Amino acid sequence: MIKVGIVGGTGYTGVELLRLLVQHPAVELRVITSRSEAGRGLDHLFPSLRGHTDLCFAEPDVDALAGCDVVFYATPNGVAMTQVPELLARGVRVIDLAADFRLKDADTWSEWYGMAHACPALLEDAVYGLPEVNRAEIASARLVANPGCYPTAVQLGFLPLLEAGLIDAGAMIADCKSGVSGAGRQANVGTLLCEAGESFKAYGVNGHRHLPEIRQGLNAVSGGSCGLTFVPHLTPMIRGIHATLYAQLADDSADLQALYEARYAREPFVDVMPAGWTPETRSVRGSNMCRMAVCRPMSGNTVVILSVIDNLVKGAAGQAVQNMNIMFGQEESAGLTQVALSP
Ligand SMILES: NC(=O)C1=CN([C@@H]2O[C@H](COP(=O)(O)OP(=O)(O)OC[C@H]3O[C@@H](n4cnc5c(N)ncnc54)[C@H](OP(=O)(O)O)[C@@H]3O)[C@@H](O)[C@H]2O)C=CC1
Ligand SMILES: CC(=O)N[C@@H](CCC(=O)OP(=O)(O)O)C(=O)O
Repeated sequence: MIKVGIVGGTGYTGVELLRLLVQHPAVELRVITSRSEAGRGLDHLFPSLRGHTDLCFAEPDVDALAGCDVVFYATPNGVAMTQVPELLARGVRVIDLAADFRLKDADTWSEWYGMAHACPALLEDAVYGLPEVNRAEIASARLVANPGCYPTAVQLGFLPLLEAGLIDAGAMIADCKSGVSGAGRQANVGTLLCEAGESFKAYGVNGHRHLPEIRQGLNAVSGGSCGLTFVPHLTPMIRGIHATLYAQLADDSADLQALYEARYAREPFVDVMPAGWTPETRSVRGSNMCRMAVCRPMSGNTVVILSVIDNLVKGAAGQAVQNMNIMFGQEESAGLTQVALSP
């Protein structure tokens, strides 16, 4: 059994990890931390876990976490980087759901995250945990930087076009909408029902911290310097990301439907819909699937990709479990076979 620790077990991604891992056939949950709930049973806070675990929340103590094979950090940005070097030195593998190890350049990281990086030397070692791109490196990684939710939906959507060199990589557009759980569970006026309900707005238009992460990933695939306009929006649903992606075709002779189907044919968590279909966020709610469609309106020169994920699953906890499965030689879909909730 894989002995697992979770730092930040009371947040939205933390409880999503718990939901998936209590049903995982090869996992033994060892340590689940919360500073505010230490000593209370997990099922007191989350009755949905009743009957699945007798564990209590514990303080985040590195000695206790060091007894695990793998530790997931489901904490705010800037927390994991203070503990990860010691855990790695003690032979524990780490999957960070936050952004601490996603960017390769420490100065760029500091610029976007507003703090100095505590262990910049580890940025090069960390493997970016997008299995559809980095599966082989993830298998042997000690430290996996789990991608952000928007970056997952956007990169998976653009990937086939960039790999095939079919679009003008200098002028891509990602128009993205997220449910409110993307902002986390901590109190915040902007996510109150009366503030976020019955309304729809863009934010971070002049620059969002996921922009350098997405650009880094797209540049690695295209081998060049990609130009991307990324505009996130907050939409009054709880879970889900809908990314509408636009690019101009540099070569309009390719069969785009066939290209997407071939690229993702062997991917367990990417579903390319038949031509003419459109994905909706509820078709992935609670599941680890990225569902997408490729369109070419009026057979013109603009290609439109629609890519949807559940931000808490393929955008966070599900992808983290997928990475753990790859790292520990498990079936990649172990514990991740849930069908989306409907309605
Ligand atoms: N929500 C989403 O859709 C996504 C989130 N992410 C990233 O995942 C991470 C977690 O997100 P989310 O679950 O939404 O966050 P939440 O705010 O919902 O939860 C944060 C958790 O971290 C714990 N925590 C906070 N500060 C510390 C600290 N200094 N030391 C140890 N534990 C701490 C909290 O518990 P306590 O205070 O009791 O210790 C809580 O359990 C973030 O970095 C986020 O950016 C990534 C992709 C998607
Ligand atoms: C709706 C909402 O607020 N979403 C979050 C993104 C969540 C996420 O993926 O965050 P990390 O990159 O920090 O892991 C945001 O825009 O900041």
